[in-house]
Amino acid sequence: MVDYIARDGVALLQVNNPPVNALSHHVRVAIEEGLKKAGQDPRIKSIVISGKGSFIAGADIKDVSKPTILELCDLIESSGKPVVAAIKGFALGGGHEIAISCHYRIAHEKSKFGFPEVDIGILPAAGGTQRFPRLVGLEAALDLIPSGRHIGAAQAFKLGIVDKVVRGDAVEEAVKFAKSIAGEPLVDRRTSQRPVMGAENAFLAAAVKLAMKKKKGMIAPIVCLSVSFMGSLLPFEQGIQVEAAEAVVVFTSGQMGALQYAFFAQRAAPKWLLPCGASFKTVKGRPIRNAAVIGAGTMGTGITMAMLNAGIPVTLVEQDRKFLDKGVSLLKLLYAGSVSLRKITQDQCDAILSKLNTAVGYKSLTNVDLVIEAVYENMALKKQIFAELDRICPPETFLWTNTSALDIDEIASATRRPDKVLGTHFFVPAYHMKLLENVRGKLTSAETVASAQMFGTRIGKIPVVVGNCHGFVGNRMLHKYVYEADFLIEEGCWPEDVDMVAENFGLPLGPFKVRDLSGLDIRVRGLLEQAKAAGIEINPATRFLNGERISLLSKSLVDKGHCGRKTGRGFYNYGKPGGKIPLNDRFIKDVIVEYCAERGIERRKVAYQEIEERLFLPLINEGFKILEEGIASKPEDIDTIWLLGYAWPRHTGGPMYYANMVGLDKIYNRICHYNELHKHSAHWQPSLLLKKLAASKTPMKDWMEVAQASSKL
Ligand SMILES: CCC/C=C/C(=O)SCCNC(=O)CCNC(=O)[C@H](O)C(C)(C)COP(=O)([O-])OP(=O)([O-])OC[C@H]1O[C@@H](n2cnc3c(N)ncnc32)[C@H](O)[C@@H]1OP(=O)([O-])[O-]
Repeated sequence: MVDYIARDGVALLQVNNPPVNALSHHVRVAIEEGLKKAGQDPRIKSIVISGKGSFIAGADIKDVSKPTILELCDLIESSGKPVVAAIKGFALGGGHEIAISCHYRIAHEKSKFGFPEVDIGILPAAGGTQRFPRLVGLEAALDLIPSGRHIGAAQAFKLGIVDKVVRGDAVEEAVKFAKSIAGEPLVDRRTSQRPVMGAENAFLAAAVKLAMKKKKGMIAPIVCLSVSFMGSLLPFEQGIQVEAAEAVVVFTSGQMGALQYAFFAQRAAPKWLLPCGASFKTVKGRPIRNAAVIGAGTMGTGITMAMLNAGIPVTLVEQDRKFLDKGVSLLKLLYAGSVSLRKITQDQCDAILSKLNTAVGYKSLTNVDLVIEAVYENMALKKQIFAELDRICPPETFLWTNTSALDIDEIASATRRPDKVLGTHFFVPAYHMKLLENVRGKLTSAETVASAQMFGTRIGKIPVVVGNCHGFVGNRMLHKYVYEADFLIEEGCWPEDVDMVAENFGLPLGPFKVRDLSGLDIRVRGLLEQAKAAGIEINPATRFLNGERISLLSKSLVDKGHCGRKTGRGFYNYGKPGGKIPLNDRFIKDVIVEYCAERGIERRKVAYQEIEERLFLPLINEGFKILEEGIASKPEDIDTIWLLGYAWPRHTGGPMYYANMVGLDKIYNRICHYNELHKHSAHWQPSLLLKKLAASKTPMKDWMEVAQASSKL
């Protein structure tokens, strides 16, 4: 676990604990033994700590509750022989704390430093909250500790974290350096003995404000701030006591479990398993050498950028030169923005754009591995495109569709290769959002699924395989939340009441602010299309569609020209078209009151708890139905989709984890309660799986066994 190599008076302790050299209990013990051995050996004059491959990515997350890294850090710092950290790859969390306890740090130019502890609900409680401000000053510490941000070697050097940045082998350089400083005094190299530079109140207020915005609802960042600040006013030993006391607060808050679950869920979600038994372990994907995207609108250009950024040559295709040129201009504008923000250099931008081709019509697509169609949501149009692509593209070309809800099997039926057809549901903006829902149809082959997952990872996404149903996983659950939000308004809430509850729960924006942003007319169009498909003519009095309660409140607003931010008014008043600040509006309230009066709906005061339950319980109930039907193969997939695609508050783990945390019996009983009251909303009919899990008190890790056993009955 830790190799001990003695050479020319230097003891090299090299951590060897793949995949990320996490500080498991065994590693900590081995480092301690190595330090003691080197300390006692008179031939050893100095020590180097490094990691095989990378440095150390932190504590073993499954083992963080035993913080003996603190003792290790003290042992390193108090060593009578100089200790040098040789850093390649990542020095994160406990690894970073080990590094700053060493007397010197030599880092490779590509190494990264950070305290990601806050993102898994804990503190750098191995003395990090006390040593780091003493090393870099309070202002930088109050920025880096609560943000969890990684920084590169160059910035680490500027801040004084690193003593030397090297291009070559950091370990060799560190060994050479360690030899050169043998016997030198270490007093001023012990970080804990330094005073904190710039201990000023002003930094604290600004940092708290920023943390509350960026890490909304999370306890650890705020605790980190107060502990680091308090420690800066105290001697180091007392600061350590404050750190230890406050660490208990975060360890027992419940957020630690949720955030660590989210960390592992995100890594488990790309590991797919199909009902036929094929999985990421048994089937290999085909790499994508080049691709085409059909449609140069917002989605098409975004998907094109995601592929170009990963070095995949793309042909962007439109039927009309005018639309194509518009899409390419948008794409170039976005890259120019990245250059001016210094996210990429002009040379990098040129290299990326050199991989972009354009075409009018599909004729040139005779040599592509993959086509992703990204035209607007219209089944007839998509089928027509797929039929044509099927004729033109080689038989082995994958044909994938970017849709957020449409039936993948029906699209595939337009081709002679349904096994190669799959849905790639990207989220807006597609070049930025991490989530990719890969939707398998009835006939999609395991090789296609494997290729789509491999492709997703290559373009920097977290790809999650889901089954085919209306809205797939994310939007299917979202629809229930959106319905209930509307019903709450009909029954007596104002938009701001509902938004406040959703935002207090941890979502960045409530459902009505989101609707104003995306446009009310889009939802109304969807509703009207649904009605048309069901052969129903909507009139002002309509309250049911296919036996289900619906709300036409959005339609009433759209009919009055309230389409959201773009028209300056939606559920809120924005002052002007394109305005950004939502203001409550008497006129909108009058529209709501009139709408209810016309339909004989009696408005009432709706309690906070009811708003919260009616927003989130239907969505959770739908999640259990999704598991029951095999649309998702594990709860981690659903939670990852909601964390990454819908900004679900991470410190509650995701909707499935949250349900488990609250207690499935409680969740089930409340759903039954609302089901009694709202018989005309199928989303309140409790999931059978939820009922079984609640009754059996099955732990979350075993839910799928119950789901699979039930599906076999
Ligand atoms: C009082 C205590 C004070 C100190 C606290 C701490 O240090 S808290 C810790 C502070 N540190 C952090 O929070 C750092 C967390 N880690 C990271 O941010 C990233 O892993 C990375 C940037 C190091 C590498 O990214 P990458 O994309 O190259 O790789 P990847 O992310 O896919 O991971 C590969 C595999 O390693 C696994 N695994 C990873 N880390 C840990 C861990 N600490 N533990 C256990 N396991 C870990 C991961 O699950 C995956 O397993 P799988 O699925 O293959 O079975």
